[in-house]
Amino acid sequence: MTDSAATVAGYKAAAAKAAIDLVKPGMRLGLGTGTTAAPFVEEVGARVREGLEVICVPTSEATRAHAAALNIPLTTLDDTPHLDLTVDGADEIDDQLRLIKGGGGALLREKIVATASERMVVIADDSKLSKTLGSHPLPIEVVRFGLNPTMLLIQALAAEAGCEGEIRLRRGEGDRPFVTDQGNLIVDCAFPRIAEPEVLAFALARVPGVVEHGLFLGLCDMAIVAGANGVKIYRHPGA
Ligand SMILES: O=C(CO)[C@H](O)[C@H](O)COP(=O)(O)O
Repeated sequence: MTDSAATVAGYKAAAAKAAIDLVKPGMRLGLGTGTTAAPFVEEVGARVREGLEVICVPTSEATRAHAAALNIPLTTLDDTPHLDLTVDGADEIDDQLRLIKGGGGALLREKIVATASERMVVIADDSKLSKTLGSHPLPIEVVRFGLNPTMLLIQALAAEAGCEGEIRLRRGEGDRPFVTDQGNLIVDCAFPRIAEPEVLAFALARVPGVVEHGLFLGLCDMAIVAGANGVKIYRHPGA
């Protein structure tokens, strides 16, 4: 039986609440994007109201607006290039803490912010756990120029990397394509099984029209995952 939307929202809130304990005074924080990151932003806002001093870099315009409305002090990576901790959601998490991200279309900024952070912690409900990545379509951010040949190259490289599945341009409002904060497009690749994420990531990085992809490999140090049996912590073996 799948959990109701309200139950899943409760799990997301529980994971966000658990993550706030990692936030210490004076930290430089990356704030993630999505429906799990949003309650974490709320938690940070509540602590800031109580006097906690932190400075934050949002991973999207949506998170920037949310954090600004809560009076969370914001900065940019240009002014603050090194962050202590980023807390973000994920679309899928495997047992090596490899991730698929970008369901909300913010993968490029999310990857830049996570890479600038000493630690990246993912918060999620337990439906995001997966043995083999591929339950969620892999978002790939591409430039508009040459979209069709870029998609053909992605399809060919994915097949070489042992993936099977379809790719399609993500639709936004009406029939218009979804446009990222950087003005690019998102191609969703429904690969039911990504046998070797590192091989696919390497292949995708070689496609000229690809700006970034949603495979986050070796970036996540810890996952805080909530479900019917409470909150569980998963740590990367190297963390
Ligand atoms: O990568 C993301 C946005 O680009 C999100 O973190 C991911 O899509 C998970 O979203 P949600 O917490 O709403 O399920």
